[in-house]
Formats: sequence, structure tokens, C-alpha cells
Amino acid sequence: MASYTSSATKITASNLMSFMGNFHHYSHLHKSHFSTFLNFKPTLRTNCGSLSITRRNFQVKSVATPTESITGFDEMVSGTSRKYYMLGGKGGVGKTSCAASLAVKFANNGHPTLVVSTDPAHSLSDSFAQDLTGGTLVPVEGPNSPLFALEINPEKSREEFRSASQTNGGSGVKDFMDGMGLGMIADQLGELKLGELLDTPPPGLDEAVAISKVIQFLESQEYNMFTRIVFDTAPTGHTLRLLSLPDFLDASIGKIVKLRQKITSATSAIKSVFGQEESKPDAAEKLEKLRERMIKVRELFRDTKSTEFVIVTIPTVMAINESSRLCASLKKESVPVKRVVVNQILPPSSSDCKFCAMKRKDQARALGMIESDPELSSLTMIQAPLVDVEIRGVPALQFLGDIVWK
Ligand SMILES: Nc1ncnc2c1ncn2[C@@H]1O[C@H](COP(=O)(O)OP(=O)(O)OP(=O)(O)O)[C@@H](O)[C@H]1O
Repeated sequence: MASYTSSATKITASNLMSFMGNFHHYSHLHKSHFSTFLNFKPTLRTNCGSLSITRRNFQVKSVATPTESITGFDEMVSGTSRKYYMLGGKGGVGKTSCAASLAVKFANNGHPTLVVSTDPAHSLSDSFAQDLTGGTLVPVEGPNSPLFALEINPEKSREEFRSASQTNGGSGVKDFMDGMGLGMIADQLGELKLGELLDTPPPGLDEAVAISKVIQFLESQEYNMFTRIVFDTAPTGHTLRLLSLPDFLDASIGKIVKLRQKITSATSAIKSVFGQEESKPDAAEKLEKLRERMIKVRELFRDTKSTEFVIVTIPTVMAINESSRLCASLKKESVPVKRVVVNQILPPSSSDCKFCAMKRKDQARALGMIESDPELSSLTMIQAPLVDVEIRGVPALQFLGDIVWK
């Protein structure tokens, strides 16, 4: 049984657990409100580990990781030009918690920050304990500088897209596509029976919706203010498809252009028979512009100055093997990757129970694997401890961020 003591306060484990679990009820309050709640200095002790929290707002004095890891946060936070951080890895390892805590930390360090989820199974709302659904930018209350969150729901968007094409006889499709930054595709596909196409969507359409939002970051005024953009990406497979999508679209556009040219020459032939002129702007030219946009995105993802992919993993053989493959694929795609976060490491303990002793041995073996892995060993390893409460809401994310990102 855990006990919590403080020079000023003595509280029980269950009190503290429910207190931390209830952070989200207060997430609409200003930070200063929290200091009233958090003005205590508890020391948490369990049979199998210890974690000291000695400052307000859960900033941690001594970090309960096996070794102090330096993440190079100074480098991540320096400079006011825009930087993109994409966090990805196997399902359930803590990508969202790490991405959200990094976004909070950036915002608390003066960066107007946007955190975006491209995972169809979003958990950003759960992590921030705030409703972030709806596909629009939602302000997150709490940090010192503006923090906005955006959950892109590609499946929902595709549904909306499909029903628009059915109910509006195609005209709604154009509006919707315009909204998604894909208006040019709608223009060009209009004559190719888009509704039918969506009943059997081509592979990668979900990611196309997500990536079109990324294109908007580059072009729209609305997103200009953000100097840090953190992506909470979908599990490994999706992420790799997202990264290779510009190539996929590049190839698809090539096919569409050819198809379009065939249609145009066929209709021109018919029109010339009836004496009508072809007045539409050159389709191939428009598509070529879209292709250029995609190339811009592809370059951005590979720009070592502005972009970094951070692999998140846990100390298990399965997760590390998958991370190693992810790292190899990222390197093959020339995506900059410098850091690996190893999350959920057991905090140190002087008296482990049998279960924790076994688990610790297992984790030590897995950490050793990273050190000798041909792909992962060259990365900066960031060790993040397993904490004994669920990380939900801005104060809790700030707490995690201060432990992980140093
Ligand atoms: N260091 C940690 N200590 C304790 N719990 C953690 C830690 N990191 C993450 N968790 C918990 O693990 C669960 C999964 O975390 P999270 O949602 O961040 O993972 P994910 O990789 O984004 O998952 P998914 O692949 O499903 O999107 C959550 O309940 C979260 O609170």
C-alpha cells in the first residue's frame, strides 16, 4: 500500500489518486487556480519504488528514472522558426502522452504550439481531458503560450465526403474538398464519377485527408502563428504510409493526368465535330501544381532543420523490434530521426516485490537490446518512468513533460 507524506499535508493514496484523476474537471481553470490545489509537498513511497514531487504544479525535483537522460530539449526549444515533431511507434506505448506533454512543454516555454493527431483512433481528447473532436483547432487551457489541438478524423471526413457526393449531386463534394485543401482533385475528378470512386476508396485516401491538412499548415494564414507543431501519429504502419503518400499521390496524379488527357482529347474531338471550343483551364497544369505541393510536403518531412521524427517505445522485446524496423524505414525514407523515448520504465526501488524484480530484469534486458541495436543505438535514448497515476489533463501532462523532456 502506498503512503504519501508531506511537511504541510498528510494525505492517503486513494485521496491523491482521485485528486489526480479529477484534474480534468478543473482543466478550464487558469493555471494560477491550480497552484491553490497543488501547494503541497508530497513524497510518494511504494514498496517497489519512489518518486519525489517537491514543487508546485508537479514539477519534479528528483526524477525516478534508472539513469538521468538528457533529451536535448534546449535544442528542441531553441529558435523561433517553425519546427515539426512527429511522435510515433507501436500502438499503446504512450505516443499521445509523450506528444501532448511535449506540446505543453513547448507552450510553457513561449512557443505558440499546435498538437495534431493523425491517428484515426484519437486519444488526444482523453489525454487533455478536453473535447478536441470536430476536425477544427481547439484552444487548450492552461499553458503560458497559446496551445491548440487538432484531431483529424480521416474516416469521418471520408463519410462526410461520401454523403456530400450523394446528397448534393456532386456540388457539395467540391466545397468539402476545397475545405480539405483538395479542391483541385475534386475539379479534376469531377468528370470521373467521384462518388463511385469513394465507394471503393483508393488506398491512402485517409492519409490524403490528413496530409492535405499538413499542406494547409504551410499555406494558410490561420496556422502562421505556430512555431512548434507536434504530431501524434497513428501506429507504425499508418505513419509509414503517411510519409510515403506524397510519392503515392505523385504517381496517382501522373495516372490521372494521362486519363484526363485521354478524356479531354476524346471530348475535344466530339466538340470539334459540333463546332464547340474547349474553354476549361488546362487540367494538367492544375494537377502539376498539386504535385508540386506534395513534393513540398515530402521535402518538409525530410528537412533536418525543421522536422524530426521521435520514436516512442516501451522496454519490451516486441516493441523494440518494431521500433528498430520503424527506424530503418524512416532512415530509408530519409526522415530525420534522432531520439527514441523508452516509456514506462519502472522507477528505482530498494525493495522490489517478486513481480517487480522480474519486470525490472526484463526491462533491463530490453534496454540492453536498444543499446546494441544497429538502428536504435545511434539515437539519443530518453528514459521515461512508469508513473502510478493516469496522465490526464494539462497539469498532469506538464508533470510528465518535466520528467521526460529535459
Ligand atoms: N509513463 C507512463 N506511466 C504511466 N502510464 C502511462 C505512461 N505513458 C502512458 N501511460 C498510459 O498508457 C495508456 C496509453 O497511453 P497513450 O494513449 O499515450 O498511448 P498511445 O501510444 O498513444 O496509444 P494508441 O496507440 O492507442 O494511440 C494511457 O492510459 C496513458 O495514460
